[in-house]
Amino acid sequence: MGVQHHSSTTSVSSSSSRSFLSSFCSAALRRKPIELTPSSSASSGGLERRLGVFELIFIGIGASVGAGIFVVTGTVARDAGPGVAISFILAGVACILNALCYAELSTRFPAVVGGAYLYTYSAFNELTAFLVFVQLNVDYHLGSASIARSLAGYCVTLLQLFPFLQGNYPSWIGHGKELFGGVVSLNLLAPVLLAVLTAVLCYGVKESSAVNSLMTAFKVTVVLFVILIGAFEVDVSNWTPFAPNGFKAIVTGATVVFFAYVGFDAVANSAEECRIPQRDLPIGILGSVLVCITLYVCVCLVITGMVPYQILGTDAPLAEAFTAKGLKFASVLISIGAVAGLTTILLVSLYVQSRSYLGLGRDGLLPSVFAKVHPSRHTPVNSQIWVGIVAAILAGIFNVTQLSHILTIGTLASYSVVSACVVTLRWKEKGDIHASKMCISSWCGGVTCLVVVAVSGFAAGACYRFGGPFILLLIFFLTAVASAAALYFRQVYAETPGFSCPGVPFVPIISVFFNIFLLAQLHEEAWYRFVIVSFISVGIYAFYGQYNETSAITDHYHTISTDDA
Ligand SMILES: NC(=[NH2+])NCCC[C@H](N)C(=O)O
Repeated sequence: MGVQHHSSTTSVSSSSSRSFLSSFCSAALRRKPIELTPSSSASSGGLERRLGVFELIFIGIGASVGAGIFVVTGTVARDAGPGVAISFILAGVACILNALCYAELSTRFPAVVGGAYLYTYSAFNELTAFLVFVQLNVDYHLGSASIARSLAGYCVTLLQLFPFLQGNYPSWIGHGKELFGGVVSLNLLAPVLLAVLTAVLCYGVKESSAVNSLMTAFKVTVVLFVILIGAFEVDVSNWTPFAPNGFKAIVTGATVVFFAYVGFDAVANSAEECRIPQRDLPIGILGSVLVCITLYVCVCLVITGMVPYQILGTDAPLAEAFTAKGLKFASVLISIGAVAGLTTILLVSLYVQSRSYLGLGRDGLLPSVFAKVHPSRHTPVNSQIWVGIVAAILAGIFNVTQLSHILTIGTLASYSVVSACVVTLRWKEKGDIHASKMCISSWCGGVTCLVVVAVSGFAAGACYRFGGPFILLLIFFLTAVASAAALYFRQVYAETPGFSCPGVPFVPIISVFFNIFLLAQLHEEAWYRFVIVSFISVGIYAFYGQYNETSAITDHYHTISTDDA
């Protein structure tokens, strides 16, 4: 793809800009071949396969159970009433659709790290994959920093419960100190916590997973405790009226509590560290979502049954409900559970990020330093330290907790793309079997259908947000279903090896629809951030990624090693 040389300067510049554009386009549209058999192993410079099905379920739960259930429940319950349980069921169903798509893709790509980025690279193209990576990781970078700050705040508050620790240090080390008129907000404890977790993650995946499992077990115990002890305090009269503000408040609640389920996708990033990926990854993904749905719905019923929903607090609703019942000890326990919750979410977030950096480093879309795996610890040390440093700088200097409204957009966008991947990867198989001409027309028709689904999802979301008529919502939904039907009659859908998402193309398409519906509910600043980050990433790709993608690294996926577990 070299630049052609001409005698006149104008023609040089016009032809080089044309060749820049054509090289950009052909690079952006490259795809990665699918590799089905687990080929990477510790001895071939890959990660170590040490995780079993329980560790995977714990990673999923570890990444999910946190602020969503410990805090957001209260905010939503004040509006939706006891019907908040229905909100959690609705959001849980939407999440299951996503999880089914993730589960199928995780068994299709059991060999290496990459998750959403890898699926997109194979199903769509290089540029889309790069965009998915950046959007998702902006969420993760800001999210980790923000969780680290909340955690630091909680720790300081908890430490002050011990009399001998009071006053021995300034509380701003965990709560933040505003400087330069609030531009800077200094926090010392957050970077320290990040450094400790980064060290654990660099030390080894088995050790990190043990820490995660232990703390996840603790937070799940706290949640079970809330359910069991709380169940004795339930007064069923508190459940009436069940939906004081009608179904609309319940649906709005569902768009908010979807956040509580975000995290199951972390399991997909363990593909290269899992002993029997094709079997265990789908179990890990679906299992963790099902556990979360059960826990969340029970917590909602118990909490709204314990006290009238109007008096539930918005900061620490679970703890406050127990305090209101005179069970003060329970509220301390719940606060410790929340700390454990935040810690595991942080641990898994840092873990997931390092694995996706590793994937891009290997592919050359990012500098190869990110691809280094420690020879004896078998962890991606450089990527791990990098994500730790980025989070520590953000958490140490800025009050990132104020940015929560611009997060989740990257996660929801990547969930949408991943669901769409299931559709394209299935129809590609028919294209591969038949003539390539058929494949191209089929591809264009299919992409058109997906675009129609995305647009109708957004239109429905906007209509809901701005109070449009229900009939319009229904029309948009039916348009999406009609697109799915068009795809269904146009393509043949082959079953996949391992876990197959049922009801293709309907399930993935409805999943795309709901995700984009949710995207339309996000704060407008989240949209600005989405557009700006997309432009910057296209720029980075145009000047770095497209030239450095290395096919040699792609060969890594084809290395057949004999010593796999
Ligand atoms: N990738 C993310 N955006 N992670 C955030 C996870 C939030 C988690 N579900 C909670 O309720 O606190």
